[in-house]
Amino acid sequence: MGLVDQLVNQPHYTLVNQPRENDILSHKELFDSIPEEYLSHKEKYENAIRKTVLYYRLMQKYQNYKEGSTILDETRANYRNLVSFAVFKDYPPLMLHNGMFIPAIAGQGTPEQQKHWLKRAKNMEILGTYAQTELGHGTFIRGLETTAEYDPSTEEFVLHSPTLTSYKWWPGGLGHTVNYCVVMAQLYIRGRHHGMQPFLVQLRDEATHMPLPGVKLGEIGAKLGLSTVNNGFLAFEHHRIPRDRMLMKNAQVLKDGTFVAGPSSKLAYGTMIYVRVIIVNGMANLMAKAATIAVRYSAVRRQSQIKPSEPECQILDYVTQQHKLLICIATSLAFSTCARWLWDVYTGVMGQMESGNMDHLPELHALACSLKVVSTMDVSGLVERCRLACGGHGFMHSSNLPYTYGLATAACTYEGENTVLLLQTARSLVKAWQKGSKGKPLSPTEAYLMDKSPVPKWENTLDGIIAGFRRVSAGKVQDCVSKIDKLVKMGTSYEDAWNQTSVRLVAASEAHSRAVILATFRSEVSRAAAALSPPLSRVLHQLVHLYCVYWALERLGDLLLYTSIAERDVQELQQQYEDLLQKIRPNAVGLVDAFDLRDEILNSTLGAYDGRVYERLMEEALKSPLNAEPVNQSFHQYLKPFMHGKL
Ligand SMILES: CCCCCCCC(=O)SCCNC(=O)CCNC(=O)[C@H](O)C(C)(C)COP(=O)(O)OP(=O)(O)OC[C@H]1O[C@@H](n2cnc3c(N)ncnc32)[C@H](O)[C@@H]1OP(=O)(O)O
Ligand SMILES: Cc1cc2nc3c(=O)[nH]c(=O)nc-3n(C[C@H](O)[C@H](O)[C@H](O)COP(=O)(O)OP(=O)(O)OC[C@H]3O[C@@H](n4cnc5c(N)ncnc54)[C@H](O)[C@@H]3O)c2cc1C
Repeated sequence: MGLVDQLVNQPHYTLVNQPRENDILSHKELFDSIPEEYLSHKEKYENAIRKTVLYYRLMQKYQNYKEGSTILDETRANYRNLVSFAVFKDYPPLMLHNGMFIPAIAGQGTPEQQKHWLKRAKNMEILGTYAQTELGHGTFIRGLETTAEYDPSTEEFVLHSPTLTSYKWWPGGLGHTVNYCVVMAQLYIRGRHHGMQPFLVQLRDEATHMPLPGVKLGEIGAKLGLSTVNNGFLAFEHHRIPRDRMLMKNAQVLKDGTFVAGPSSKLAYGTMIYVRVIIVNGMANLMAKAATIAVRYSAVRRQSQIKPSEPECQILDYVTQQHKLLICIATSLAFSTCARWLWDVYTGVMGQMESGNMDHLPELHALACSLKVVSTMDVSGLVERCRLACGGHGFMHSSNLPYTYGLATAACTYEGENTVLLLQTARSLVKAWQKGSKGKPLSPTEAYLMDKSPVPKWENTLDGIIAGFRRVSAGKVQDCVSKIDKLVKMGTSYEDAWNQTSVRLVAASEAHSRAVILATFRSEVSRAAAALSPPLSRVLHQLVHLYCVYWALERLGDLLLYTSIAERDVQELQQQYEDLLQKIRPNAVGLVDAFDLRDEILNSTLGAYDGRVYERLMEEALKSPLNAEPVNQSFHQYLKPFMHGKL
């Protein structure tokens, strides 16, 4: 089920731009009379809080929506995600409350802890975030310095930030918004280290919101984007919490200080897998938003002539513009399709783990890492491309493309920096190669690595392209293994050999991700298309075809190295691609309309359904406070004296 289906199935979601009376987006007080660009840093935050309260109150009313009430019902999460675009150009200060705080309790808490804390969190009686990253460490979790020392005499944990670099740094909402958080800290009992564990910690007095004694809080300052997320810092000064505040679904600490290990120390990292899975769908939404804005604008904007004798044409008629933008439509569908598929893999593995079967966790971790990386990398690049494709007006905040870029590019870093996560997937691929070489069975998504059949004749078909990407990935993984083996035989340590091969490992990991995405996009659309009308099925297949040919042309070097593709094939692929652009062009606007994003959600002068771009640009310009008066006071204060030689 793709993004379009999900949206159309929304109980309160209407078809394109026919706002119904009395639905959440009809509440105009949710929106800003003064564009937030003209507010101060502090006003922006205060305004975001105002809107947050309204937004959640209305979400509860319209969808009897208990925050995180059905965490696994990502359709609702999808609706929340989209509607929040309408209210907040940047993410809201409570993004982490439902994005990580609630999932962390659900994934790491015992049934009793879930019963108590999830109820309070879902009802917004308490507000939380997820505090793992520190000033000195983000990637290397085992290097995090915040400690939790168990005191059996009082049955308490003593949380402490021993150094400046141990201050928690970045968690969303931590600065001034939340009063609780899940803190990841190194557990010590009688001097013995028991790894990273999750602790549910109250930070602020529930009545006064004052930081509790031994808790230092603040916000980390202005950022490239997400200006209303209130990312903050947190330090503990020997802060005591009761034993039952360690989330003990996986590992436990008994009253006497006995440590009971969980089935895997990595289960404490489970929230990160969940968020990486969610991020893929979030990227599909951001891509749909940017593509809708840029394609609609490209249908309205007329500039220059294709033939001197003809009037100025729609810029969407330039094939270069189609090359820039049609892949964006296909990319959004590819990632919403893969997100749905990955979500099913995730919920399947979670179900198996509930019954103690951990076998598929490594594959899920590798998949979540690779799809999070490729979706954030591609979408941030393509959102920037949408901005550039809109010329100067794309550079306006009122286009909503700069904000959308900020939201996308942030995801390349948070929830695991992209290079680091690709190396995680590479770790899984190298292990799979070594396992497969010993004749052991591989996981479904990695089994193709052991295809030892001769390289077949290249075919310019979807099957041929997908098979080609698998050959590239398997070839790259094999090259990495050979290089590492060669270095180790020459006396290099495995770790140094790994590091010296890491550029290739990252490339192999990306190639694997592309192979998985192409195959999944194609198979999921084929499955769904069977139930669709022939015209819609044809258009969706054109988008899958465009997506596969686009990436084959983007990765020609790899295909030339690892497959039998020849010059003639490449020429033909290029022609196929240009033919597809021509076929899809007439449906371009209809396709972005089918994303079904109402004007309030697009929040864009360029992307509104009515196409009144110039009027909207002017309306927004006149909202600038500078336009309230014809002569600004600085003329009299500075310019005039300066120009008359008096300054
Ligand atoms: C809506 C929400 C918006 C989100 C806002 C942003 C929120 C955040 O950013 S929260 C903070 C996110 N931070 C991160 O993601 C940190 C990224 N770093 C990591 O995940 C780890 O440090 C990592 C994986 C890079 C390395 O960790 P490390 O302990 O050194 O593991 P490593 O030695 O590489 O691997 C050990 C084993 O653990 C496994 N493993 C590592 N992470 C995981 C995981 N999450 N789940 C399962 N297994 C894992 C590895 O696959 C490996 O298995 P094996 O030994 O069988 O190969
Ligand atoms: C907008 C935003 C919101 C965030 N929200 C939260 C939150 O709510 N809660 C939370 O806990 N954290 C949050 N984070 C923190 C985020 O998870 C970290 O920034 C991220 O994990 C990267 O860690 P770092 O910033 O310390 O970079 P580092 O780990 O210092 O990495 C810096 C660079 O070093 C290189 N590098 C590091 N390690 C390796 C390696 N092993 N191999 C190769 N290269 C490497 C990479 O190029 C990397 O970009 C947020 C970050 C951002 C930007």
